[in-house]
Amino acid sequence: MNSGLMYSVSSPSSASPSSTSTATAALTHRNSRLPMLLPRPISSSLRLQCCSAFHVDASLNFYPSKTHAGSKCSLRLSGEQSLCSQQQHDKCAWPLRALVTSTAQDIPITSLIANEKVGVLLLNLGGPETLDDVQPFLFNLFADPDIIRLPRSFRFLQKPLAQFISVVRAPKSKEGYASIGGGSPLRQITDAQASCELTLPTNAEALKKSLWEKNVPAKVYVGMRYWHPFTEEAIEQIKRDGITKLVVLPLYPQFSISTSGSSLRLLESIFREDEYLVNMQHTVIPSWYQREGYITAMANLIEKEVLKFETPDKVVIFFSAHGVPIAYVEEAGDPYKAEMEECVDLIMDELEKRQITSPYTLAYQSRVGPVEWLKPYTDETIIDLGRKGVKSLLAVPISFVSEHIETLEEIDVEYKELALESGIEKWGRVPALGCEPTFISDLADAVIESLPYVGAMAVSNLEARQSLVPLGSVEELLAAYDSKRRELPPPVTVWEWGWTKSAETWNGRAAMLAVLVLLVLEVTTGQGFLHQWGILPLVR
Ligand SMILES: C=CC1=C(C)c2cc3[nH]c(cc4nc(cc5[nH]c(cc1n2)c(C)c5CCC(=O)O)C(CCC(=O)O)=C4C)c(C)c3C=C
Ligand SMILES: [Fe+2]
Repeated sequence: MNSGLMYSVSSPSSASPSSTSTATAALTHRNSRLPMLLPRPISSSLRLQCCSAFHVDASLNFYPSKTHAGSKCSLRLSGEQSLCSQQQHDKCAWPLRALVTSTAQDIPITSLIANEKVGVLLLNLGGPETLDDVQPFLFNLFADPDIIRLPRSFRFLQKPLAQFISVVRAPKSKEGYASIGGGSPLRQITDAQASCELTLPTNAEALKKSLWEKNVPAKVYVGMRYWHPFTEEAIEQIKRDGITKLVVLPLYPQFSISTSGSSLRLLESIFREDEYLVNMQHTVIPSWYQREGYITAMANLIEKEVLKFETPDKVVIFFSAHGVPIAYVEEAGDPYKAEMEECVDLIMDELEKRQITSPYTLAYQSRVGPVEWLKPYTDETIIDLGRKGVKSLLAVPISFVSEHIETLEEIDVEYKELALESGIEKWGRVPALGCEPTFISDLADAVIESLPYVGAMAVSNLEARQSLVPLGSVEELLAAYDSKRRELPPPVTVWEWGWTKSAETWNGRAAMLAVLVLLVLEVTTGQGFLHQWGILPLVR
């Protein structure tokens, strides 16, 4: 952990073994002797992650090469080796990452891909391209059981609930998308990151180009989870193109059940059903926030922006990550928070090497709905920093590599306004990585390094065919995080009047209660809006 200044703001309700809680905003300074308030991500959830990741690593054939964590931790384990000594945990925070168990590394890449058709499948969230797309996009998102985690016995409510929430949320979302030009830029940016063939900015170093430059003539595909081009469409194209070796690369640096996990779960179900895909050699890179190239690229962008301020030492570097409901981390064991904290540490370590000693903090944005999300919240932290006399703030979006509604609207408009109202005078924002050349080149390296470890599902063994990756299982990976899928946690006992986040939370709860009552009425009376829309009865 770097020894710099850090601002930590969170409330006692987020207290947990893995939380960063302190009662109110607290300030420490890089190179000062005051205690650091954000611990290294050695937490109970991380320990769970370590154990499960190790187990899964052995089967998933992920690879640690050329990663920061890989260089810090030179452990190489195989098979059933004992994996979770406390010492190892304390020395290094293990991401979900590769494990090299074979000598495949030594085979030159050119001979590995001779006579092969190599494909790379970039997985991303997707976004509505027009305002008319917003509600159906939201429906797809909320219909995902990895986004709204209903207890198993209530799964039958997933789609009606998704319909209801998407209709209720659409006006607010539409306002946001309208303010950024009428749709999400995500497809265009991801296409640019993927391939030179589409709407690529002429000067962008895109992944496909970078791979070809590195003598790996691969085709790059984009598969979105909730909007076009859907993952299913990308898979169809992959089959049409006769790809024989596929690298699956979620475009989320840190793993979360709600993002990469959801996309991989879907992909696994598609693979399982398809004879061609079952036989196709493939591998998955589940998260890559610790890679040197990514960390360097992030540090480059931050350094450039921080040096634009008159007194860079006084600028608070404000990492803002998309949140997840706290239950994901504390109950389902999502490694997202631990990976995020480690990622921030690695970036700050890199900046410290460059004599950037600005204070920094990490908070979580974009909460939706009636449950408690990861804390500290971005909006509350901004207000608190203003109250503490911070005058310059540099926002760094950290959980996503493209500009999207939450950078262009939430950060650039809402949080900037909030910061200025809170007494912060100078505001800056680090752009998303997009097609930044160091980053794209590092992604290409990640793909190339993964090539020796591709394999096929075991076609002859029906049980082994249950898994996306050879000898292993994404289901298994997710199940390890998901062993205690429970009902959403009880409501927090906070009440505020007016249109506040808390009010939004309570409104959400009231809406959920209302929808449950309506559903019970529908089911018992056989009449109501779901019947009118043809959503019920589920079985005709
Ligand atoms: C790492 C990134 C993301 C995580 C984690 C994540 C979790 C998550 N998101 C929602 C709900 C919504 N997300 C929405 C948009 C959206 N989410 C991400 C990334 C993560 N989500 C991105 C990049 C985007 C924007 C895409 C774009 O169109 O530009 C939306 C829609 C927008 C809105 O109405 O606010 C919702 C809703 C949940 C519930 C969740 C975890 C459970
Ligand atoms: Fe989201």
